[in-house]
Amino acid sequence: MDGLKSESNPVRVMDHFQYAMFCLLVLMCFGDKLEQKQIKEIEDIQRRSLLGFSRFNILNFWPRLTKILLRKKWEAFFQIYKDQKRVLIPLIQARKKLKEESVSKAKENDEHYVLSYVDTLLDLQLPHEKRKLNEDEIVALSSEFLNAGTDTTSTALQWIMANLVKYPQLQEKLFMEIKGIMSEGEEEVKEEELHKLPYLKAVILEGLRRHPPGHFVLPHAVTEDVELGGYKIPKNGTINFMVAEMGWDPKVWEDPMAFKPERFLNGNGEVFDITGSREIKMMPFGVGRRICPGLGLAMLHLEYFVANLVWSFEWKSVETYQVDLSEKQEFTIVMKNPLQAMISPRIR
Ligand code: HEM
Repeated sequence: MDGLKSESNPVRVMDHFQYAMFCLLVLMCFGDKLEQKQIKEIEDIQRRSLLGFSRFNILNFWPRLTKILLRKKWEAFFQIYKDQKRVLIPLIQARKKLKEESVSKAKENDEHYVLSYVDTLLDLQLPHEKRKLNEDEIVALSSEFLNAGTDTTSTALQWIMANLVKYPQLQEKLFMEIKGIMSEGEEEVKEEELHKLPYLKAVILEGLRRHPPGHFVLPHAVTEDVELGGYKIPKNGTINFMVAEMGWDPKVWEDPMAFKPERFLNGNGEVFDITGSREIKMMPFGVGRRICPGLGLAMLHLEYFVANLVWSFEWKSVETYQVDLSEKQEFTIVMKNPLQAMISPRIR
């Protein structure tokens, strides 16, 4: 958090959020605290693959034809894939070696071995094909893990912190809630304490309702001909869902464009069901069979980061910059004018 101290200058926080989230996911993925240079190298190749998401989409159609007509595009695509393997395979192999050594050592010494995502992929046995994942598949899944979890969570974090800067009374209310559960001199809000903070949870949910990082889910296809709202949708037709509009529907949400975390505090202690298994009022993570598999992790990261950022620092708006909630489409829906804030350590 050191990089965030602003003393007297405003800080543009998004790059810090993104980097922190990326380092955390790299650690979870490969189980190793890597050097900054190595993290930057992975970040660079991951960014290139993410930017290729829409650029190379056309290669999904008529590959035989595009291999001739779009030869350069195919070359650029394979180059990124090659670079990705060059960077990620040594990390996967290093983990494989360490895992074998540590597991035998742990057995001897009865030590506790902490699993990384790659460890679980190395262990995985495909039940139907009766085989393990190959190296290319582990590269693809690790890459998906890093890409799917970084921009989404850091974008959500930026929107939430922007609202806490714009509305200092909400920040104060959250700070007081955290203060109520912290002991004298305690510096970190621990993961185990987060469940005692209902207002924190409400702030996160309101952030995801008002500013869902994705305004659509991934494309889905219908499995049979259906009729919906008077429209015929043929089998295999691609469909999507208006995620943002659902969360802003005035028939469901009172004063939907206002940022009011209180709407999630219903007084009966019941936790809002974000998976939509009972009813769907909003779906920032999608719902059903294809719901985001990182939902639990994302909620934990958001709660942990927001709690600690507010507990450790006071966030104030900058005189020359008004928090502007206009949106811009990138990989996710980001702030058009990224958040800047005066950030000072809270003196305890
Ligand atoms: C605030 C943070 C996040 C949001 C808002 C979010 C949202 C979503 C959404 C809307 C989908 C598409 C669901 C659908 O198609 O129905 C999705 C898919 C996915 N998410 Fe997340 N996500 C977040 C964080 C994460 C994290 C932390 C990870 C893992 C590290 C992750 C991994 C994935 C993966 C692998 C998929 C693809 C699942 C599939 O193809 O069926 N996400 N996410």
